[in-house]
Amino acid sequence: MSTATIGFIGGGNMAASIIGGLLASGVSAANLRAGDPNSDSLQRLRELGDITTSENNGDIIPGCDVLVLAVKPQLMKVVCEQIAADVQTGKPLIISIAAGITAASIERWLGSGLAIVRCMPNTPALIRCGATGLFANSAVSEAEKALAENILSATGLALWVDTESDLDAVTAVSGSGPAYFFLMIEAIQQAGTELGLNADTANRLALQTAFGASRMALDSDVDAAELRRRVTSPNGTTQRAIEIMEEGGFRTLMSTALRGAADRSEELGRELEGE
Ligand SMILES: NC(=O)C1=CN([C@@H]2O[C@H](COP(=O)(O)OP(=O)(O)OC[C@H]3O[C@@H](n4cnc5c(N)ncnc54)[C@H](O)[C@@H]3O)[C@@H](O)[C@H]2O)C=CC1
Ligand SMILES: O=C(O)[C@@H]1CCC=N1
Repeated sequence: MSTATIGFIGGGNMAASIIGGLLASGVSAANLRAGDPNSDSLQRLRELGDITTSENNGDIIPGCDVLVLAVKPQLMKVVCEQIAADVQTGKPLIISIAAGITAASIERWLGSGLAIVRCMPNTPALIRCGATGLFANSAVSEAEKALAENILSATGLALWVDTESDLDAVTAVSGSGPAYFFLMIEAIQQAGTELGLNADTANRLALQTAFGASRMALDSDVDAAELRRRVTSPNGTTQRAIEIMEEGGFRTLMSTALRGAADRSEELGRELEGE
């Protein structure tokens, strides 16, 4: 368990998910801090645990071993430039969770010589079921890599990727991924009610089925395709449904959608680097 002092710049949805996961893993609230001008965001974080918060980023940076940059990509430049002097004084390990923003841009805005880990987590971090891809710039030491991995793995799976551009694919697969599964749950719930189930029954069946399928696939020795085949009786109900999904272009749609997400991640980096 990490005993590093970890500060968050930006205390919105994703920071709350990581902080919630860290607290649930046993990290002490005394080691967690957050800066955010929005008092509602900070209040929400304090409801997770008795962490130190400030509406002024500069208050929380001194003494931090790690600084997690958790503001929207469009705000990264201005926020980095605001905190650059404090960061250069303390030289904490920088962990950025911003979609698309490259380590080179962050280094340009914060000043050179900083150890920067870029990562792409996801919101199930809150319940320690997150999935994170990580990439380190060349200034990150082995000890700092271990520290970053230790922090993110407290919130779930944490995997290093080979190249920085792999983070665009990670964003498409797992960063945005929870939304795809939530959409699928919504669609199944709606279809269940159209078939005559009451909304509560449709909701509970859809949620438990999503949970059961995921848990079973995680625990299984065989892949998802084989598990699907085991549900699919010849000429039965599942076969009919799967054929309709395949004929409707389900796989192409997913492939195109994830390509769109990855392209948008790359585009965000390019759009915002020159600002
Ligand atoms: N929401 C998600 O599922 C994921 C988000 N991300 C990344 O996490 C970052 C944050 O996203 P969310 O948490 O969803 O956004 P959010 O809008 O929920 O949170 C951003 C927070 O930044 C605060 N903020 C605004 N100006 C600030 C400033 N000058 N200093 C400090 N804080 C400031 C806002 O008040 C807000 O609380 C983004 O860069 C996004 O790409 C990464 C993975 C997943
Ligand atoms: O939608 C977004 O841009 C962020 C990054 C991954 C999930 N949410």
